[in-house]
Amino acid sequence: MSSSPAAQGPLVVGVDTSTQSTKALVVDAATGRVVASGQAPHRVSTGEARESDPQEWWDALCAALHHCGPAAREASAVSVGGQQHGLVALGADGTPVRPALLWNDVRSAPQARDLVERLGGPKAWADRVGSVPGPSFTVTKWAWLAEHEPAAARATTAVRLPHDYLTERLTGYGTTDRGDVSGTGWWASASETYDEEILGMVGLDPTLLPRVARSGEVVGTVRGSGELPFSPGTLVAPGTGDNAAAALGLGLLPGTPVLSLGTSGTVYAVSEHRPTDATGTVAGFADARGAWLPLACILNCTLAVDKMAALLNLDREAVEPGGAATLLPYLDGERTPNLPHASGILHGLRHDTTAGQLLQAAYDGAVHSLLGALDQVLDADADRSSPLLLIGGGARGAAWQHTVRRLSGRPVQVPEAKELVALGAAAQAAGVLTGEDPAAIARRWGTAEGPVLDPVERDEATLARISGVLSDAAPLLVRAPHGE
Ligand SMILES: Nc1ncnc2c1ncn2[C@@H]1O[C@H](COP(=O)(O)OP(=O)(O)O)[C@@H](O)[C@H]1O
Ligand SMILES: O=C(CO)[C@@H](O)[C@H](O)COP(=O)(O)O
Repeated sequence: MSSSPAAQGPLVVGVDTSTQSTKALVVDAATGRVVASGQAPHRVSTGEARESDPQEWWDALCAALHHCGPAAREASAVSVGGQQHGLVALGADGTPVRPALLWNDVRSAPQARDLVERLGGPKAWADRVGSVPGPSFTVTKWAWLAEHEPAAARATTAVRLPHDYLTERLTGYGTTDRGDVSGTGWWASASETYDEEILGMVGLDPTLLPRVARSGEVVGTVRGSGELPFSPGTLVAPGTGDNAAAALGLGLLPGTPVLSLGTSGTVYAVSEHRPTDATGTVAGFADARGAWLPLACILNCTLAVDKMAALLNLDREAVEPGGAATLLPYLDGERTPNLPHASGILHGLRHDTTAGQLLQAAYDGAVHSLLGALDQVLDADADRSSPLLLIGGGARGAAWQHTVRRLSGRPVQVPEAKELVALGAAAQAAGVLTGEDPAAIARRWGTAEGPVLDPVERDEATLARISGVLSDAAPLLVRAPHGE
């Protein structure tokens, strides 16, 4: 029986609490070697709402850490990366007053439109906050809660993001970080402070918000609750949003584009320049260090493709080329393009269309939206021919890889490391031990290394066909289907 080599450095734990599950890695801080890992799922409501019970995130964190075995107990530091934007409203006893409203819950679309108008339009928001808030942003969710469930809003004594909630349960202190707070809509990226005028517009008392920790800060130590397999004194790093954590985990340098295929699909790059896209396509997030993370996000990515595969009774890899079917896979409404009320649309069916071609059309529809935003995400300094880094659960799939190559015409690099959000959190935890920049630690660990797939000729005909259907279907896409 072989035993794994002893760790060369202290052990650290990186956590990824994403939409569908929580994953934990115990990592050797000296080498980046994953010593142990664990994962546990959580539930998301179906139907119109997308909500989760934060207690399930905590239970999943405990379960994932227990799956890691004794290694977790040896860890010297821990950090949590989490799904962005979710509204966690806590009452006086520290428990949620209701389930969390998640990033992909589009019920606050009317509040988003209203807020954009009240502050003076998209440009006013982009200049001040860096983003034009759509229904994913926390500020619109709070406005929705205040309007639809005023008693819950009144009972709220603390407002947190998902990673803040878990970090606070670890330490007992209410903290957030620059990366995740930049997705709330109430943090002014121009001044890097909470925006009291915007908070006033939605009636949210700033004292309910967590302190924004500095990069590299120790925000506390793990409290001894007995539920977690940590030793007393384990340090807690600030944590961050999951995309900012993956940027750390890749050791991303400015200008290198990342395409992430998970529950959400995202495309982003680190930039030295503060983003201010008034079209609303690019969210002007901060990264977890001191730079920026312009990002575009789609709501319908791997789950929409997997749903189409299930409906067609196909394996997700059973795609076929050819045909002229176009599928706009907006099963959850969509964020990019900004069509929160849209549903999926299929066009171009013929007698000879095959099930495999329909499945390919679902992949094409998702990747078309991400690549359409790529040029807007990249700033003037970016190298437009460098490989796209492909990450997230979908990056393991041959059909996803080939679709991205075919529709981008660019080389694609697939890092061998699987859990880049958790690795980024681990690098942040290592950084609080050594004082190093977490991205530099991840580069030393070699987390972005992996095969580079050669470019193939860009399939301009498919891109043009999808753009054509998108524009022709506009009247159908701005409203929910009849009968809903
Ligand atoms: N081998 C694979 N090939 C293609 N897709 C995969 C594969 N493994 C997982 N996936 C997809 O990845 C998704 C989960 O991605 P992940 O990045 O872990 O999600 P999350 O955004 O919740 O962190 C699943 O919905 C599944 O469709
Ligand atoms: O809303 C965004 C980014 O703005 C999403 O990327 C969420 O952060 C959810 O992430 P996953 O669960 O897909 O990792």
